[in-house]
Order: sequence, then C-alpha cells, then structure tokens
Amino acid sequence: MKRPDYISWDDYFMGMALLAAKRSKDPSTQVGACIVSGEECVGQRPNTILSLGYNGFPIGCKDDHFPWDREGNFLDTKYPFVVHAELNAILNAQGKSLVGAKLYVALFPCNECCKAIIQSGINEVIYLSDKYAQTDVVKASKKMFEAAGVKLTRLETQTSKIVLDFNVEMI
Ligand SMILES: Nc1ccn([C@H]2C[C@H](O)[C@@H](COP(=O)(O)O)O2)c(=O)n1
Ligand SMILES: [Zn+2]
Repeated sequence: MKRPDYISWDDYFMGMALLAAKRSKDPSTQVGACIVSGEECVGQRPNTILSLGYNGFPIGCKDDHFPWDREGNFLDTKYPFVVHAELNAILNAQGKSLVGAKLYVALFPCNECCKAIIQSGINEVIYLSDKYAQTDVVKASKKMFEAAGVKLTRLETQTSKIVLDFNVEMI
C-alpha cells in the first residue's frame, strides 16, 4: 500500500519556494520563488522545477557594502538594490522558456516583478500571503495580471509545516 501522507504538488513547490527563502539575508522579509513547468510548456514535462530564486543583492554587490535597512534615505535602504525573489527566479532560468509556466511565491508579487512575470510568459501565480495588498505596488500588479490574463491563486492548504530532518541514518 502506498504511503498516505505524501505531500501534494502544490505543497511541494511552495515548500521549495519557502526553502529557497531561507537563503535570503534580508533580516525582515525572506521571500522565495519556484518556477514550475505547466501542462502546455513545450519541451518540458509538467511539474518540473525550472528555476528557484530568493530576495538578495545582485552578484558582486556584497552584503557588507549594501544596506539591509528599511528606513532612512532611499539610498541607505535595501529597496533600490534588492532583487526580488520572483525576478531572481526568472533570471536564474537563464533563458529557458517559461512560456506556460507557473510561479510559486510566498508573497504576492510587486508591480516590477509582475511585469517580468508577464513578459516571460508565466501564466499562473500561486502565492501564500498578500500582506501588502493595500499598497499601490500590489494594486498596480493585480491590474496588470488581470489585463494579461495571468491566473492568480492563493494557495489553500491543510499543511502548516514541513519539517526537514538532516539526521537521516545512512544505510
Ligand atoms: N513579492 C515580493 C515582495 C517583496 N520581496 C522582497 C523585497 C525585500 O527584500 C523584502 C520586503 O521587505 P520589507 O519591506 O517587508 O521589509 O522582500 C520579494 O522578494 N518579493
Ligand atoms: Zn517584486
């Protein structure tokens, strides 16, 4: 008989996004994104992970020289410098076609990532939290997603936690 408590595809991919977020050095908000092939992705089996990303500074921009602050003069904050998880995931795909792909992300995408998501051909965004829903950034994002026909799904899952145990006994 098969093991009954295996995780769903949605929990698996959102779990991958949450694991990627653990790499983020942002002290306040760690976001991860996972891009997965959809049914109609040409040249890819469905449910294949195409790319992962998390929020961080661009290559060469050292964490010691760039600020992680949220407040202060714009140039003394992280906001002009940080690459968002979704954009990093798109860029990490390194030219692989993302047409018809799905993007799993913990936090609803901002307007800038939204533009990159639409232009890359991703046609579904699955997210967990929409905590910045009242901001103009997210309002603009939703307006563009709707116009472009990108499906938006808030993940509803019974899973609240997945524990990874590194103490696996080697056989
Ligand atoms: N969909 C999103 C939203 C935000 N981020 C990144 C950008 C920042 O590093 C952080 C948000 O910082 P906060 O203003 O909450 O201190 O999360 C992202 O990657 N994707
Ligand atoms: Zn963004």
